[in-house]
Amino acid sequence: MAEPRKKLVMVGNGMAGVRALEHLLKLAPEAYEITIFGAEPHPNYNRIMLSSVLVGGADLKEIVLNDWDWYEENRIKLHAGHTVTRIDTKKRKVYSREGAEAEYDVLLLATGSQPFMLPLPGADKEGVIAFRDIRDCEIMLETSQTYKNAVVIGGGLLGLEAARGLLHLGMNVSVVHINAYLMERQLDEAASKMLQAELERQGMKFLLRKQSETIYGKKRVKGLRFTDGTDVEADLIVMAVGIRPNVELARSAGLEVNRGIVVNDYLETSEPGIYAVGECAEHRGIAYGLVAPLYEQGAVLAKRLAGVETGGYEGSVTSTKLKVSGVDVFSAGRYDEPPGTRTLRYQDEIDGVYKKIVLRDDKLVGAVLFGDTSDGASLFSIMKKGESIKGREKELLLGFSAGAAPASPTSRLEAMADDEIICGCNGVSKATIAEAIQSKGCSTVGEIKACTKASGSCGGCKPLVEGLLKIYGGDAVGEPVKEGICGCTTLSRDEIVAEIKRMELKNVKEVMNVLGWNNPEGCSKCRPSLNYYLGMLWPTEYKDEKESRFTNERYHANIQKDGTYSVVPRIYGGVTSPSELKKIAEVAEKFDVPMVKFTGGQRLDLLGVKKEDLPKMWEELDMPSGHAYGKALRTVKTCVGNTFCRFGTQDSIGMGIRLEKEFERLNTPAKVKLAVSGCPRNCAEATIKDFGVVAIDGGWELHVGGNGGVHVRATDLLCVVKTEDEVVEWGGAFLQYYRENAQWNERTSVWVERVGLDSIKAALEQQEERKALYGRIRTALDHTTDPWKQIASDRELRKNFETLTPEPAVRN
Ligand SMILES: Cc1cc2nc3c(=O)[nH]c(=O)nc-3n(C[C@H](O)[C@H](O)[C@H](O)COP(=O)(O)OP(=O)(O)OC[C@H]3O[C@@H](n4cnc5c(N)ncnc54)[C@H](O)[C@@H]3O)c2cc1C
Ligand SMILES: NC(=O)c1ccc[n+]([C@@H]2O[C@H](COP(=O)([O-])OP(=O)(O)OC[C@H]3O[C@@H](n4cnc5c(N)ncnc54)[C@H](O)[C@@H]3O)[C@@H](O)[C@H]2O)c1
Ligand code: SF4
Ligand code: FES
Repeated sequence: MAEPRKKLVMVGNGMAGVRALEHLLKLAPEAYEITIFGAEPHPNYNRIMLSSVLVGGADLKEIVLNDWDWYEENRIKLHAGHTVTRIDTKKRKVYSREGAEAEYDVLLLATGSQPFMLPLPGADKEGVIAFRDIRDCEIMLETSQTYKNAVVIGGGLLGLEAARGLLHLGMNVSVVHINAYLMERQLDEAASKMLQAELERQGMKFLLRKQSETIYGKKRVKGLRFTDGTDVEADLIVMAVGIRPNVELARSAGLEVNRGIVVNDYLETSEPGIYAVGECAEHRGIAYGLVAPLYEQGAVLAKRLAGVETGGYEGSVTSTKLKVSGVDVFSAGRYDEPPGTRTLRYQDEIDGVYKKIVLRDDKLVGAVLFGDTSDGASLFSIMKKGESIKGREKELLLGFSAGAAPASPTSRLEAMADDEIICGCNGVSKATIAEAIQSKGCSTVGEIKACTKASGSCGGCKPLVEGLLKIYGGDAVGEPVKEGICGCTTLSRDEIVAEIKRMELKNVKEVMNVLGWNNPEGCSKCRPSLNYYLGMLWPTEYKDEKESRFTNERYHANIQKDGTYSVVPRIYGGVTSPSELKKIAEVAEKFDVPMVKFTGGQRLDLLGVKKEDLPKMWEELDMPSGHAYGKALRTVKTCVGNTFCRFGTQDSIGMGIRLEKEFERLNTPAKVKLAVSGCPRNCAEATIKDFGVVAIDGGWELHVGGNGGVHVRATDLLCVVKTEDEVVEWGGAFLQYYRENAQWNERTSVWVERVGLDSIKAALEQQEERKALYGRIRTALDHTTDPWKQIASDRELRKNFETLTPEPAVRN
């Protein structure tokens, strides 16, 4: 006769507990008679997706993980809407507030956490909520229909996701944060500031270093007052200041409780027969607040309950990704720099990319990525394996080996080891997904999700899963997934440009609507690229969309690591005069500029300028912008040439100044640097520039596609010409051909390699084509203005420079 099934009661019907039961049902489907008590009146749903519901990415109905039928099919008795208030450990019984009771042989506590509500006077007013469950989400959706001002307290993951949702719902959103910078538990100051700048661009306001004191209003909240006497109006306050494990039930039953319910490596509590899993459990001193470790716990617990051998749960290394569209942020392990560690950083303010890896004894112990998080999964995998990365540090930091071009997302995926984790939430490896596609016939992301769970939680790994589908799908799985310019579209750069031309699309929003963007807001990759393509295609009529540009280009100055800016006036050919130098010195003194420095491109950089001082300084300098901040013509470096140098064969200074005056203010796919040398000794280093000119006897050599940055590349010789006019015409035609054919953010060095020098030569060698290209670059140039002059003389534009939010503190 079969053994009678043991009674298993679970308290809490949330993500961690139900996942553990799913494992158990696979391992030992007949072992237990299961009863679940869940305080919420819903079946198990994906709490993580509440953030997506707010931004319209999912419907509340769509986030259910296990519907009512699942409970029936698995013969689970569910008491939905029942809160268990008492455990009798002697009688082995639990009792709910609503009057139900159940006996158990095994009791599983999976009660999760509750949001911490600041005990402020007025916190009980209508309109003060947390962001934890479906009800909170519904209140936000309803409130946004009638009220305008939302305040989110807490600038952590949850607060920012709530704030982004409320912004999407049309509310004015202010985030109140106690710290000087956002997400201080996951990010360092540099990444945090870049995050803040991007969120401000999206419309969020920040009140940093603010201590909340009182919530005021009559029945409903009207505002929030701070200890410094200031206040902010609010029709809705969302508290997102952390969570506390739900331990009261366990405590009252006499279980050992610390911050969470204390468990051993087998998830056993201090009371025999009672287990705890999920956010309510504390293992080796840690109560986790992310699903990945909770699912790992669940897998171990299921084995234990099924009588399958397990080595136990040993704790988890965690990683996080902020789920805010258009903002890529990844953090794993040590983001701070504790003693005994070594840190490597890469920061590109122009493209809004920041990468940091933290090493201890040649092992990766932490990573922070902003702007480009495509290497997050690989870094996390390496970190978890604990392998030595000696000699590979630079490659891991930059995402590609030195000297090589950055790999495409597909080749990165191909290069990943089979055991690398693709879906961090569910611990699904590349090999498991490959097997699902190749052996189990999965041909869509949905089928892979059903088969492996990958992409079923936060959804952050979906692009990787799509990529694997493309790699392993081959012909067997219908249409391969196309790689678009970013996650918002499957269209390539060429397809987009062709469609803009064909349909005469004239603004960023229109392009996204007409071409069916899957994210209506776009992201930090597609918005600036569309802005560039539109400006390139319609030079006479397109109005540049400032909001689609990065901070540096919006403020026409480079933001520095401490939040100040740098000012680089244009000094044609690097040639200045005593009176110009005096003027620069006077302005530097007047505005207390902490540092004046020569740049590598022969210009003067005024560093440490406050944002609000920028327009006044530009006005007083009365010099054109050096465009040192943008995807534009930067500098034309020159040597002294035959004017002073005894080796010089030509006037390199005159040639350089002419080129700079000809092409200044030009928007290009990526930054463009020029140089002119007066003889083949090449003192101006023209052969590592985008367009380099080297004088030879009786003429000029024109070189293209050089780069002296991360990937050093010497130029290719384009041609030799005789006159200065020809230099200008060929230079203009080359730059316009590059403008019209390169991808946004693609340097000439990468573009020349991609399309091949021969194709560029073939186009430019036809005189008619060359002259037409030069004509088009002139048209584009005729419609440019100097941004500094424009802002200095326009009161409305100047307003953008008044600081609204306090700048974060400068770290020593
Ligand atoms: C908006 C939001 C976004 C998030 N995004 C992410 C993310 O991107 N990535 C990530 O890893 N994590 C994210 N999290 C965290 C993640 O959702 C939690 O870590 C996870 O849900 C915890 O699972 P759990 O089962 O331990 O607790 P829960 O999912 O909270 O489930 C516990 C359940 O137990 C019930 N309960 C409590 N006490 C009792 C009782 N006495 N009787 C009966 N029922 C009871 C509760 O009502 C609740 O339904 C997010 C959380 C939120 C709120
Ligand atoms: N994308 C994700 O992975 C994701 C998204 C949402 C939530 N979650 C998880 O949900 C849980 C809750 O998230 P959370 O952001 O509330 O927790 P958190 O503890 O990570 O962050 C809370 C933030 O509130 C700030 N804070 C504390 N007291 C404050 C005060 N009085 N005024 C203003 N700010 C104050 C803290 O400085 C901190 O940055 C966490 O476990 C988190 O990991 C994860
Ligand atoms: S490149 Fe030739 S001309 Fe120019 S400074 Fe050097 S040696 Fe003189
Ligand atoms: S990483 Fe969150 S669902 Fe895959």
